[in-house]
Amino acid sequence: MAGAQRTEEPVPEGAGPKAPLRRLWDHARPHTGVLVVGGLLTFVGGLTGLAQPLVAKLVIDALAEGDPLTTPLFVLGVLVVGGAVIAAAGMFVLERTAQSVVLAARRQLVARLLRLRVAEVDRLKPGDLVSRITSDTTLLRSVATSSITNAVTGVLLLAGGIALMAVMDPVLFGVTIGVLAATALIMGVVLPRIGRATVAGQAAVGEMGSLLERVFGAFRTVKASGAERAEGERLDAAALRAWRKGVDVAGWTALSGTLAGLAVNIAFLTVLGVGGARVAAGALEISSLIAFLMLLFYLTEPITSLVQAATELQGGLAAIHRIDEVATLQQEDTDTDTDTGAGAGAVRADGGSAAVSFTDVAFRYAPDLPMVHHGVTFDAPGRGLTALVGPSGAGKTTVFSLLERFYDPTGGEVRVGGVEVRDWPIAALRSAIGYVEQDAPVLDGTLRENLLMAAPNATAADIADVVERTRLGPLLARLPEGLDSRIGHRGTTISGGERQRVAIARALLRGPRLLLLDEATSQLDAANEAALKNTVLEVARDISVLVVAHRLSTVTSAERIVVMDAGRVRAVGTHAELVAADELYRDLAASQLLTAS
Ligand SMILES: Nc1ncnc2c1ncn2[C@@H]1O[C@H](COP(=O)(O)OP(=O)(O)OP(=O)(O)O)[C@@H](O)[C@H]1O
Repeated sequence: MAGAQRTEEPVPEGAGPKAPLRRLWDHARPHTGVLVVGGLLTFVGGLTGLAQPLVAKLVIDALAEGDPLTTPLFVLGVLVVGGAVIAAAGMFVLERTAQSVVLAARRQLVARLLRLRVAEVDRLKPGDLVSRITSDTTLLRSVATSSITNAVTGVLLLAGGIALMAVMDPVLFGVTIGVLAATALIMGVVLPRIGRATVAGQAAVGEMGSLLERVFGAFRTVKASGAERAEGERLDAAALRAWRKGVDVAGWTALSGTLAGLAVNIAFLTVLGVGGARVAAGALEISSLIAFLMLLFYLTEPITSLVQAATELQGGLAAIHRIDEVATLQQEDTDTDTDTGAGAGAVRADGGSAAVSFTDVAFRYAPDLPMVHHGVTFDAPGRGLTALVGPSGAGKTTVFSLLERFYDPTGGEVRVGGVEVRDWPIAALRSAIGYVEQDAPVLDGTLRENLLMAAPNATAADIADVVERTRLGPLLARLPEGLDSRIGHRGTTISGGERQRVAIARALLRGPRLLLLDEATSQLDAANEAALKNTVLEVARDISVLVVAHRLSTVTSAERIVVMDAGRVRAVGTHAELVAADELYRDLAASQLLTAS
């Protein structure tokens, strides 16, 4: 079906708790070519180090035999300098790729988060989602690249070194392997602890994000309620949790690093003891013991990078866990071309306006919550003003959420322009509708940015037209830089009435065929109220306007009033008809609807 809503983005193959390593690899895979180059450079850099003890043995042998030193010394010099240059190039290539992995992960997360269903965002904490994009992705930085190549080159070099040792002297080899195996066993216990502490630490950072979002989302209320101390304590507790987990990670990481160093030292001393005895007994040449010790000394680096890779891997696995959780959230397909699809065509055939019809609609916000709509049925034709009224909690705003497909009904049908909303491509449906929320959100940025949000291609003439229709002229004249004045986080520098008119102007600029207006419950001054009413009435001449009405002046000018109560439509009529026939409406008109001042 053209407009079918994708209720769940398929989780990438292999995702889920069972395959975190594969998911980690998914992030690195697009960079395989560069990774191989970086890895090869690192590996070759490492090999030159591995060759150094062998050449050193040649130097010692040449010294002992009185042979010329020029060639072995030259080879040693090339190995030292060349190896350093190659290793540095490898490090840069890998670090650059690491940054690319983070960028790709962030882009993927941003795209997913913006396509989340409203229902998911209602359920989640935005601050935590933000920390997944900003903080968790950085953990992928090294793990997806340098850790992988460190692990691979570490394993290869270790295997090469161990093979050389086995050839040089089986007894010393046995001693070394014994010490390394004991260390590997201990690491098996330490590493999972690093992983668990990292997950908990990242969760605490996410919680801090949520708490910050909570505080700054209602900063004035926090101040006015004198809640700074209480909110500060919550934040402090989360910060402390993140610190504790960070300290845990630091402790375990220090232990694993020390263990690795200690293992090499113990192996070194044991080999020195056992090897020295064997040299004294004439079972081993002194140059072989020196070469063996150099080899062991050299293996410190691959062993340390292996341990470091394993430690970073724990961080990466923790990040993947939190990043992948976003992939399992429900997404919607808002990218569909708005000019195609059955819905768009059907509405055009209907003359460009969009009639609304609800037939026996049943709805609840979640399976464990009570029903909000119990069979809502009403029609609003393609033109004119329809007012929805009813006591608080009757389900009026929910009607708008179903029209915008923020949620899907559990029963019945919602039609726009004669087409069931599920059959509309979502982008086309939303471009046909102008929606003004009750609290008329205004975003940080300039007035122009706020207006153009819904219609980026609107011309200066279009803007001038909506400014005129929504009576924003006086505001523009007052603002120092006109349309390019910043209006603050959530529009804090303009008044409530101005915010409402900016929100209506934004919705109108979209050229909607249906306007949904959730009227503010706050009282406006008489001039503002009359201005808004006239704007809405003008718009309703051409298209269908649905208003969740809180003002008597709005309902008296509506052609049709739908009275809702406890999730049902109890009456439909004009103001005069309903005053005569419906008791609840009479009460609402007398007590709850705001009257013009
Ligand atoms: N996102 C949500 N999740 C869960 N329940 C919700 C959600 N939004 C609204 N509700 C509940 O659904 C019911 C209807 O809410 P709705 O906002 O549609 O009422 P309303 O008639 O518009 O009320 P008001 O006039 O006070 O704005 C209420 O009981 C409300 O608590």
